[in-house]
Amino acid sequence: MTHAAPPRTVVLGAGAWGTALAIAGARLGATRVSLWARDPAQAIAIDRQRENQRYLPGLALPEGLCVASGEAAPLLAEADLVIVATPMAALRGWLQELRGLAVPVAWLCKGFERAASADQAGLLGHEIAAAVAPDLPTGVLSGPSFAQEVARGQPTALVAASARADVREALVNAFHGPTLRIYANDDVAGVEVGGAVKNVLAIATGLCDGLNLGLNARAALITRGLAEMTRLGLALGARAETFMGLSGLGDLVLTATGDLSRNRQVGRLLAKGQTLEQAVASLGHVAEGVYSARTVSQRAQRLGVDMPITDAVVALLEGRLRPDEAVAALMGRDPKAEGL
Ligand SMILES: NC(=O)c1ccc[n+]([C@@H]2O[C@H](COP(=O)([O-])OP(=O)(O)OC[C@H]3O[C@@H](n4cnc5c(N)ncnc54)[C@H](O)[C@@H]3O)[C@@H](O)[C@H]2O)c1
Ligand SMILES: O=P(O)(O)OC[C@H](O)CO
Repeated sequence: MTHAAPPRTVVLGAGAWGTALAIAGARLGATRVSLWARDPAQAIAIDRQRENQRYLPGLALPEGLCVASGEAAPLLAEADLVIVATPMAALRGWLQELRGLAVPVAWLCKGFERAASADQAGLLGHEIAAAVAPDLPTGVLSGPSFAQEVARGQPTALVAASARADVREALVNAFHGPTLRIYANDDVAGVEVGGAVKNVLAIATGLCDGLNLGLNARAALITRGLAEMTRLGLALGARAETFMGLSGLGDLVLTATGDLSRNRQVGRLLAKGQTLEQAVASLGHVAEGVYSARTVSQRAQRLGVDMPITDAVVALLEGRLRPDEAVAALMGRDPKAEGL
C-alpha cells in the first residue's frame, strides 16, 4: 500500500522568524518544510551547520528541514502552503511573484509598508495583497512570539487570520501542535493593525524604561497605547475584540515589556543617547516599528484618529523632539475621559 507524502510548506526568508517557524513546522512533522534563503551562501552555511548562525544562533535545525536557495519557482510549484517570512518591505515583491498560485500564502511580517510617495498611504499586508494579487488565497500569521522561544519549543500561541477558512485551516494544520497553539480569526485588519502598532508602542516603552520613568509610566503607555491601536483598527474596519486578543493586547504586552524585542531595544538605545542610525545598525535584525511609525501616524491623521503616543514616537525618530520633550508633550495633554 502506498502512502501519500505529507503536504509541503515553503518558508520564504531565512531570518530569525522564518527560521524559527520552519523549525517548529518541521519538528511537528505535519508538513514537509523547506526554508528558502535569498542568499545562496547563507543557505549553504545553514544547511552545512544545521543552524542559522547569522539570525538564530544556538538552535539546531531538525533533520527533516530542507534548506534551499536560488530559483524559487520549482520549489513553489510543489508547495501546498507558502509562508512569506521577510520584512514588510519585501512583501509586495513576493505577492507579485506568487500571484498565479492556487495554494494558501501567508505572511509573518508585522507592519505597514512605507508609502511610495507623500500623497499615497502606506498599506497593511492584506491591502497590498488586494492591490497586487486579489485572487491569491492569503492570510497572516501573527501574535506574541519571540523567534528564539518558538525555535526552542517554549509554549506559544499565535493567531492565523484570513477571510478564507481554507487558509486559516492550512496554517492550523501545518503549525498547531503540543508547543504551538494556532487560533483562527477572520478579522485580518484587526490582526494586522495590532501587529503593526505594537512595534511602534514597544519603541515608546523601551524609551520609557531606558529613561527610568518607572513602572507606572510603562503601564500607562501600554494601556493608552492599546486604546490608540484600537481606535485606528476600528477606523480601518477591524473588530474591537480582536485588540483584546493575541495580536493586540498579547503582542503589545510581550513586545513592550520583553527585552528580546528589537523594537523595545531601539527605544532603550535612543534613551541612552544613541542616534537612530546607531540603534538600528547595532540590532542586525529588522525593527519594523522604525519603518511603520510614520505611516501609522499618517493613516491615523487621514482617518481623523488621535494617536498621541505614536505621534510622539515619530517626532523622536525624526529628531523633532528630544525624549524629555516627548514625555512633557504626552503628560501635558489636556485631561480627558478614559475609554476610546
Ligand atoms: N523575530 C521575531 O521574533 C518575529 C516574530 C514575529 C514576527 N516577526 C516579523 O517577521 C518579519 C521578519 O522578521 P525577522 O525577525 O525574521 O527579521 P530578520 O531581520 O531576522 O531577518 C529578515 C530576513 O529577511 C530576508 N529578506 C529580506 N528581503 C528578502 C526578500 N526580498 N526575499 C527573501 N528574503 C528576504 C533577509 O535576508 C533576512 O534573512 C518582520 O516583519 C517581523 O516584525 C518577527
Ligand atoms: O523583536 P520585535 O520587536 O520585532 O518583536 C518580535 C515579535 O513581533 C514579537 O511578537
